[in-house]
Amino acid sequence: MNKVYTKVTDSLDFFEGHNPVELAKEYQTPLYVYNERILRQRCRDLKNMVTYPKFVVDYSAKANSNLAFLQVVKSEGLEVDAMSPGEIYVERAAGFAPEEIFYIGNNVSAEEMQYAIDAGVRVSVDSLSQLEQFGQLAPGGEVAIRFNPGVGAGHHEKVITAGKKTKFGIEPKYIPQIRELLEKYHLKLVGINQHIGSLFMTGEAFTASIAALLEIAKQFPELEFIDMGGGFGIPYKKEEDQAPLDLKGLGAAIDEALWKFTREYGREVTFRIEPGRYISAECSVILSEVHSVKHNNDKKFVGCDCGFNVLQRPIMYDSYHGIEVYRGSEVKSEKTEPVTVVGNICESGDILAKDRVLPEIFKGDILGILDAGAYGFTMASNYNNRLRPAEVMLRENGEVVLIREREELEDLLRHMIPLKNI
Ligand SMILES: Cc1ncc(COP(=O)(O)O)c(C=O)c1O
Ligand SMILES: N[C@@H](CCCC[NH3+])C(=O)O
Repeated sequence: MNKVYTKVTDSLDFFEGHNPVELAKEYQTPLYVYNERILRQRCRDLKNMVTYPKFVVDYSAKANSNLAFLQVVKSEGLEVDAMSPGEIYVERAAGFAPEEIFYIGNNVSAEEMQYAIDAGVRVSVDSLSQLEQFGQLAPGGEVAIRFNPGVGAGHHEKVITAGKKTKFGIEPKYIPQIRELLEKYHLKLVGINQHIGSLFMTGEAFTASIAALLEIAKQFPELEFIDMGGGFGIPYKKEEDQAPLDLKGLGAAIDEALWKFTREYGREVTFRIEPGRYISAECSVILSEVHSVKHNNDKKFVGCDCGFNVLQRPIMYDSYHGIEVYRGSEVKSEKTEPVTVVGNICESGDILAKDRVLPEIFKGDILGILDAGAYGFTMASNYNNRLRPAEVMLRENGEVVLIREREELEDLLRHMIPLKNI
């Protein structure tokens, strides 16, 4: 029998009738909990955002590459991008065919590029030297090129991947050199791609970048696909009523551009997008137990077991994640107060929320850290020799299934080789 729990705050109907306090007890904390229904819905939202028929959504697996998660994405008819041989490997294990995988590497070694070529996936290069490397490895082959359209966007300068200050993409002024290399190695340019950065909440930069990319596309009459990139944002500040991205409006604007381009180009190419966050962020909540409540210099600190080894976004980008409080005990309080929620890592920057007004929190409460499905587990680490957490999925059929085991102490020694003579 589910013990009744107090949803001390309630901004999200996420747990599908399951009790987060019971989930935390059964699977222990910290715990990534995924909601399959929301994941499927986000996939469908994007698939249906334009009327243009040859439109493919490549889920960007760097946001979340859990095997079961990818299986759901595959079953929704999406394809995927990949950033490394490791992502290709897991995507193949999740059932994606080679032609459904687009390898968009950056500063890739010859060995890694060979891995992608041997795997039969589409490959994009984003510098002249990488194009030359591809030509040497696969003369006569098919390749795609990532351009820098000159317009970037993102929630933090660290995640803006186009424009003047980035290492990504090739500037269009190098098109003559590109042509020389294509000719030298008898390569066919089958696609061009871009990605302007992660998390935009309005479409201006994205549509401007598409206009720039389409101008580049017109210079290559034999393209099979044009990939417009990802970056679609989600509202992390839901309790402040932050508006979601207007996907319909953005879809309509893109649609118009795609149809216009098709008329001018003279045939339909496949248009792709490669969103990660939009699909994965809102379908996960991290459950974390509060192990300590204390005052330091009149500041109240709530100490939980979700350190930045579990969720790196706050320390890395000062990112905001909503926090809910669930309580299994009888403790009652109507009070709210500003608190600083911290993890258990040995750094003062290990802060999940600074001076956040939350309901009074007690030791033993369970925190729900919202919108954690994108760049959550994929950026988790073993810092301080902490174990990376378990992941469970709330299935649409009501089941709760474990989709990744919590690491064990032995995992920490797995790849270490002790000295023999000491
Ligand atoms: C090349 C590339 N494609 C797609 C993405 C996905 O971005 P987002 O999760 O913001 O949609 C990224 C990450 O910024 C990326 O670097
Ligand atoms: N990791 C970043 C997004 C970067 C996406 C990869 N290019 C974040 O959490 O917001």
